[in-house]
Amino acid sequence: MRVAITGRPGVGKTTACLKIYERLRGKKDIRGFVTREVREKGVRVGFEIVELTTNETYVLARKGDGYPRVSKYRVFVENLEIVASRIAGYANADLVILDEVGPMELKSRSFVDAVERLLDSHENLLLTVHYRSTHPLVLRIKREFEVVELTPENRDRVVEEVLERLDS
Ligand SMILES: Nc1ncnc2c1ncn2[C@@H]1O[C@H](COP(=O)(O)OP(=O)(O)OP(=O)(O)O)[C@@H](O)[C@H]1O
Repeated sequence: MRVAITGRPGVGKTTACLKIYERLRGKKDIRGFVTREVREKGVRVGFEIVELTTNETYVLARKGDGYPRVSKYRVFVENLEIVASRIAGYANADLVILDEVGPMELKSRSFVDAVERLLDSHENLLLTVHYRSTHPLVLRIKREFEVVELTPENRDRVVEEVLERLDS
């Protein structure tokens, strides 16, 4: 199964990945990570990456100065190097969930290389990809994967369909 979930910001991609993970953990060996917002006093100040099985958390981006940048955020490529080395260790998992392959993550060559190697070697992958990205890796994923656009109307059904596909 190779599914790429896309959809507008905030539609529920991360939530869908977490629901799938929660339903399968303990039954299958699921590896991967999700990306979530960091808020302070209700205001978004950045993003962090959380590894599913370990809960290890890495700062992906923070508002403020520095390079590389994506809009008003500084991206911590050094943390993406660590995430890339984690991805390299997912080879034997039953399912790998990567949320997300997006513009911030794609600033890291190591991250891109790690995802490419995963695509070359692993059959059961659930990825989320940025809506409008034209990065070659995202274009490859959109070409090779079944792409599902998540909406408020289909987001609960998509979770069930992915779970059914993994059982069969
Ligand atoms: N199925 C759902 N039912 C109810 N609320 C939901 C559902 N899915 C997501 N939400 C809510 O919508 C908000 C955004 O969800 P989420 O972070 O999963 O979206 P996202 O598509 O991953 O966002 P981003 O584009 O920032 O990655 C959250 O507050 C979440 O609780």
